[in-house]
Order: sequence, then C-alpha cells, then structure tokens
Amino acid sequence: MRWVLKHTFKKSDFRPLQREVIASVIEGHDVFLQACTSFGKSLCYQLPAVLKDWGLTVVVCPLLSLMTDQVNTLKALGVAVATINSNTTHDERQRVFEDMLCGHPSTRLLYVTPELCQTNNFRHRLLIVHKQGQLIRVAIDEAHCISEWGHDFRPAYKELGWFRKNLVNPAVPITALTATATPRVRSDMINILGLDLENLRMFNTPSDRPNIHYEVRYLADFAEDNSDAEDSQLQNLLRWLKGIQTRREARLGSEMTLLPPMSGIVYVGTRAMAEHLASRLSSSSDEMVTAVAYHAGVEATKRAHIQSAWKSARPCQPANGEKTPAFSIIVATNAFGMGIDNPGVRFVVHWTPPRSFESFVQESGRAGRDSRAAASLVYYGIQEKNFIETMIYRDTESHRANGPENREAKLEGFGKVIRYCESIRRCRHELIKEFFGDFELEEMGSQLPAREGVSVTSSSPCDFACDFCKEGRAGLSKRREKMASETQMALLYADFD
Ligand SMILES: Nc1ncnc2c1ncn2[C@@H]1O[C@H](COP(=O)(O)OP(=O)(O)OP(=O)(O)O)[C@@H](O)[C@H]1O
Repeated sequence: MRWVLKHTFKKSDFRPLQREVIASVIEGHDVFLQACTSFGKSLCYQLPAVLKDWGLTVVVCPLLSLMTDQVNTLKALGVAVATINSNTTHDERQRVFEDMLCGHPSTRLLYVTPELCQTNNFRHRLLIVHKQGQLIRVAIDEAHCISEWGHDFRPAYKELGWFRKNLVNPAVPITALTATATPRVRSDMINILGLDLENLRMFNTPSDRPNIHYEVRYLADFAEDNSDAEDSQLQNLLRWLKGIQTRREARLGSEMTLLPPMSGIVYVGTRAMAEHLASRLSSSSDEMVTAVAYHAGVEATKRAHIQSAWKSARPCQPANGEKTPAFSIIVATNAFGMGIDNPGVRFVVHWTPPRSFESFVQESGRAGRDSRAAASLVYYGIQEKNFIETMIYRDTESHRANGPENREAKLEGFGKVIRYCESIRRCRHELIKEFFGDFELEEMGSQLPAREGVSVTSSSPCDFACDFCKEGRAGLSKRREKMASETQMALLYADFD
C-alpha cells in the first residue's frame, strides 16, 4: 500500500484513518466513509483500484467538473483511467466499452454519471464485466445525493440500489463516501444502496474542520444606518481584509512580495450580485484586492480560465514600486462548487447566509485544504433570513415535482443555518458536529481518528477557533442584539435560548 501511495500517488504518508479505510476496502467490505471536506476521500477508492494490476472499479460521480478534475489528475499520475459522460466522443466511448468487455480491461478506474448507470445499455455491459470476474468495486462519491433529505438530491442516485440487487454471486463491494450527511441522510444512503450491515465498515472524522476559524457577523452590528447597508457590509469586509494584510506584513516584512496573493472565495446569492460585488471589491479596495465573478452565466472556457488563473496565483513581484494586490478573490454563486481543490484558499465568506447547512459546510470547507489556518465568515441579517425562506417557499411551489417533502427538507436545512448563525451558547465547531450527528456515528461503532494539532481545553472545545470561544456568550449576545428590535428578538430567539 505504502509503495503505491509513494510511487503512484506521490504522497509521503497516509493521513489519519486513510490507511484503515483503504485496508477495509481492499479486504472486500462494504465501506461507508463520512469524512470532512479535504480529508482525501478519493484516495480511499483510487489506491485500492490500482493496487492490483487487474480489475475495474466503477466510480459514480455527480458533477462533470469534479469528474474531469479527478480524471486529469489520475492521468497525470499515469493511472489507467477513463470516463463516460456527456462530453465523451463517440469514438472514445466505443474504445472504453471495448476495453471493458475484453475480458481483461486495462482501465482501472471508470468515472461515470448516475444517469449513465440507469441505462440498460450500461447495466448490461456491467453485468458482463461482473460475469467475467473483472468488476472489483463500485465507489459512490458524494453519496448524500441519494437522499431527498440531502442538499444535492439527484433522482438518478436513488436508482443506484441496482448495483447491490443485480451484481450478485458474488456481491460486488460498495464504497460510499460523503462529507456531509445528517443521520437521516446516512440511513437513506445505507438503505437505498443496500449496504450489507454484516459486512459494513463505517468510518468518520469530525464534520468540523479544526483549522478553520468560524465566525458569524451580524449585519446590524456595523451598519450605522440602514440607508446603505451594502456599503457598510463592504467596508466591514475590507477592514477585515486590511487587518489580515497588516498582520501578514508585520509577520513577513519584505518576504511578502515573494508570495502570491492570498486566495479567498466570497459566496453570494445571485449572478448579478457576483458581478456587482466583484467590481465593487476591486474598485473600492485601493488595489488591495483583485476580484472576479464566477457563476453559471459566465461562458465555460472563461470559467475554466478564471479557475486556473486563481489556482495558480503567481508571487507578487512589485515592478517599479507598483502596488500589487494582497488578495485574489472569486466572487461566486454556488456554481463554484464541488471539485474545487485549491489547497491555498485562506478564507471563505458568505455574503448572505447559505441555503442549507450542508452547503455551508461544503462551501466553507474549501478553505484551508492544506491544513493551515483559514477562516469562515458568514454575514447574517434578519432581512436575508426572511428573503431566503420566501425563496424556498417560492421554489418548492414552482417545482411541484419535488413535492412538499422536499420543501420540508429545504426548510429544515435552512433552519440549521439559522440556528448556527443565531446561537450564542455553543462553540460553532460543536454545533457543526451536533448537526451532522457525529456523536451518533460514534455510538454506531464508527471509527474516528485521533484529533491532531488541537489542544482541547475545557473552556474551549475548539482551541479558540470560533467567535463564541473567543468572545464568550456575553460578547456574542451583545453583537447579536443589535440586529433587530427587542420585540423581534424575543419572538425570534424563543426557540434558541
Ligand atoms: N495522504 C495524503 N497526503 C497528502 N495529500 C493528500 C493525501 N490524501 C489526499 N491528499 C490530497 O488532499 C486533497 C483533497 O483530497 P480529496 O479531493 O480526495 O478530498 P475529499 O475528501 O474528497 O474532499 P471534499 O469532500 O472536500 O471534496 C487532494 O489534493 C489530495 O491529493
């Protein structure tokens, strides 16, 4: 295992728990892995797939961008990998199918969409590969998409139960992976996929990320008057960035010019807002920030260009005393999503609260993937809360196919965001773990790695890596109280305190 890790994947060591998960996969167990964002879940099915020099692992993946990113990375490492998706040419498709059915496929990993897995054609081919004894494993990435109670529900995922029902004698082991599943979603995942409880190995890491400092800022906290709330919020964000820059300058001095700008993401609710805020951030920051908008309306090649330029930010060499930006920011809608693996993102800001708690954890989890200190900042205000609730009602009204259950699920997801933002009694890391039922997972016999690098004290479960642990209840309460009038508050927080 270690040899393949070093020579094929170019990694010096396993991360905590990775080895145990990989060993269980290799032993042929069904495996359920719920691990925090950036844990390195992909390696847990990629390494077993290339360990032997025969056999095919089918990987179900919900997003084209995620698939392309993984396939390109594996190709660069020399792994025999293929994909069939809407961008695959007819000739390439034929080549992959011929290889699949040849009796000894050279392809070790085949990335496919859940929709392809619904087709008779593909199922028929999989049955042949299985009969030939060559289908060694199925991996379901982002497996929370299987549940209507998950934030990214994808109907085609529900049909993946076909694998367990049809790939039998012997059953093909299944590995299911996710970063964000609540207890209800977990139970859907296990039931719908038909995971074999006798043979199942469950693993999890805490859902929060110890290297992320979580903070909520209450909008009324810094808006002197409501006449230009957006401007107050913008100034607040710029002051925060300026503070980071000043501290960085004090620490690094002239060395700073040799480093690339700090990367960050600001999530907004709409395409128009992404354009607007990117332009305001660039123009109002006295050249401290370069910001660019990213959303589904931006042409695909331009999006790819934005992403690669942002990922490979060059050191800022000052030319002729010119100022160089300290921050390189992408202002994005949720179109900038799964599969973004830029290790150097230092902060993720939610300009408005996200619509579900799972989205919050996924999006904030794009910060600090290199395990170094990073920040998550959410701006929260009553007006936004009301607006988002109205939108959820409107959307679930117009998409009748999703039904009332879907509305209930969406409101429940947003309810957790509200609780997270409005809570003044709990460490935010603890809240995240509670919302994902981490403690229940432990009780179910799931295996948890030892927490590294956090010196937990009784006064701070997260080693002061959140605003509650830093400011205490009184400090947070003071900030929150300014957000709305006393009467509104009394009604609003009746459930929380
Ligand atoms: N043992 C390791 N040593 C060093 N880097 C690793 C190791 N395992 C994985 N990585 C790297 O960690 C990064 C995150 O891995 P991966 O994309 O699999 O995360 P993930 O758990 O799927 O996260 P997310 O749910 O956020 O997508 C990748 O750049 C990967 O190469």
